[in-house]
Amino acid sequence: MPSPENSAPGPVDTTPVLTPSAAGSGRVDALVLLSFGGPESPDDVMPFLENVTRGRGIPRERLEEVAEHYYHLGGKSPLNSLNLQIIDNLRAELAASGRELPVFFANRNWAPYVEDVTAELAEQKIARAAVFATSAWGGYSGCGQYHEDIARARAAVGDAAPEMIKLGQFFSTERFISTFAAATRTQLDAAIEAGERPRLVFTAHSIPISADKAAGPDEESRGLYSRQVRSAAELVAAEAGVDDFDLVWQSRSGPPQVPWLEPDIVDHATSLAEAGETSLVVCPIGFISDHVEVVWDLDNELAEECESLGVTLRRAATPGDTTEFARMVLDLLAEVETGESPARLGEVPSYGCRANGVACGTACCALFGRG
Ligand SMILES: CC1=C(CCC(=O)O)c2cc3nc(cc4[nH]c(cc5[nH]c(cc1n2)c(C)c5CCC(=O)O)c(CCC(=O)O)c4C)C(CCC(=O)O)=C3C
Ligand SMILES: [Fe+2]
Repeated sequence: MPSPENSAPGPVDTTPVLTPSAAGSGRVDALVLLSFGGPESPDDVMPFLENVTRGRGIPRERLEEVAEHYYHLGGKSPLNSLNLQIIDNLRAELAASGRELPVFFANRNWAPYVEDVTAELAEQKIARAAVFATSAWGGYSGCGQYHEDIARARAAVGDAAPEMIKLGQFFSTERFISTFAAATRTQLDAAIEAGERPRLVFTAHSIPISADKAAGPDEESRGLYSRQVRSAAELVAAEAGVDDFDLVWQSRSGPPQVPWLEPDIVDHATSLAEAGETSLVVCPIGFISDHVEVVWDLDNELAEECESLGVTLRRAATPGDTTEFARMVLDLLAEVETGESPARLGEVPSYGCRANGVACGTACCALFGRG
């Protein structure tokens, strides 16, 4: 069987592993959820995609193809409402703990733009804001680019800009892992109840191999993104009670001659079917909520392919809209405010907790993003 990665999980180490320069740096006056942004209507789709891909060398055909995915979903990305749901949950958890902390919504590629929200923070005389970026991972797309967003927004606002501290990467927090593990177990149980023998497959967003090689703040930490994804998959599998699984990638873009992380999930499903598998449980470990990569690339494209292959597909729920997820965000906030870190599992470190958009390492974000 073609099996890109079948390692059994090693012993779980619960020592907190973080090197945040901003940990324990005191109370903040606001929390900002900073995300990717998505179109709200069909007219937004092309301007949004132009924002996303400015200067990135994404072929026109790929853009048109991605635009079609958004049009199929009514021209509206599910992402903004999903993020607003996370914010609602955060407000509820803050209220329950008696903490009065305003929560703001900001995006890189669509309104409310992070530049405008930062101006709003300044207007409201907020001196220190914590920024929760909605990606669990290190590397340029998941982390470094959010640092760039913060730096750009603060520069646009000038001297009145608040101090802005990005919360740490969270792929290995106990709450993140256990929420995904429970969702995965639910699908495995459904398959077993239906008399199937499910194969567990983890999937995350592909990135260029050159970007993965550049990810990590120093020489020893390179390949950070794929190592973090692999570690999270191992941890979720272990907690779900599975010791044999695959890790694959999805949603690649860029020119075809540029190598990205492989295999692709659709190709992998085909190979599994050829090898006699008839039941797949897919855990979308790379994504916190049901945005386009999940509802289109998995629930639609992959589902169609599986149907034609005669393979039963079950997809685990993403954790974003759960109370546990909101609690995890508040754990990350506590890490900044008091220095007390949430439990983190496995052995691959989290970085990314820094003030004012200063990247953790010089090379981590540079190679892919800037040249
Ligand atoms: C690692 C990773 C995550 C996961 C971590 C995280 O969550 O951040 C992620 C999330 C997302 N990616 C998203 C959308 C897009 N990503 C694109 C392009 C790209 N993604 C990349 C990587 C990632 N992307 C890369 C290396 C590119 C190539 C060009 C570039 O470096 O920019 C493009 C351009 C068209 C295309 O080429 O596909 C779009 C429209 C949305 C919103 C979906 C919605 O609307 O629901 C979300 C949450
Ligand atoms: Fe993306």
